[in-house]
Amino acid sequence: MTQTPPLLVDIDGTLTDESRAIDPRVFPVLREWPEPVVIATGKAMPFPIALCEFLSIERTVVAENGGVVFVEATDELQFEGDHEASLAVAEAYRELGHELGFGSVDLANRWRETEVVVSLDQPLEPLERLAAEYGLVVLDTGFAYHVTDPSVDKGTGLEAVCAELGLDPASFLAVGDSENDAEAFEVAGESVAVANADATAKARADRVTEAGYADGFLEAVAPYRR
Ligand SMILES: O=C(O)COP(=O)(O)O
Ligand SMILES: [Mg+2]
Repeated sequence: MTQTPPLLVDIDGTLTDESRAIDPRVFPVLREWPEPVVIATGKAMPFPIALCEFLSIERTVVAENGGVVFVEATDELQFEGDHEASLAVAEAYRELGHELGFGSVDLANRWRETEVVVSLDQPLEPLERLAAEYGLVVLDTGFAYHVTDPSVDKGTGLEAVCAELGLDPASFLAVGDSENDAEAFEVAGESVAVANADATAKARADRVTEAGYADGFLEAVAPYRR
């Protein structure tokens, strides 16, 4: 049995199926993981916090692709990135006649504090152009376009968590599925892309699982499960 590493895990595409439903088989894995678990996601903070809460695990969260970091153990909440710039991009995008694409209530952006997301059915080219004007980039997670600050990512988020908890990022196993996981893959000592991962994530991971989605996650952690 190899020593179990601390774990950084993505949500969409990694703990879920393709419809974004979490596979319940991951619940005992996360609850019983004997080392720290960091939920690192592009989603806004309430989503990973709720996941931790309902799992009854410590709330150690990287949200908004690194824009928001929360470490319950040290009561630390950090914000990075350029929310003003992302809101300006959203406004200019709307002025061109486009929509963010999540309806008027917009649960995807409602609790977002450092970036903006746009639905994948909206045009990418004008969004990328506007983002570049404001010094931002557009990440395609396979679930949404994220207008985000390129100096902040899940890798910087993991480093921030580790600084709080006195852990070494290189001791982590990171599992994910898309380009927003690539920097965390570099920072973590061991990185695994699930089979459904995009080309960027696959290229930057140490290995790629045979199985996709939550089956891929279960495969990635299997060597460490008793
Ligand atoms: O919200 C997204 O677009 C992707 O979320 P994830 O980082 O948990 O996969
Ligand atoms: Mg993902």
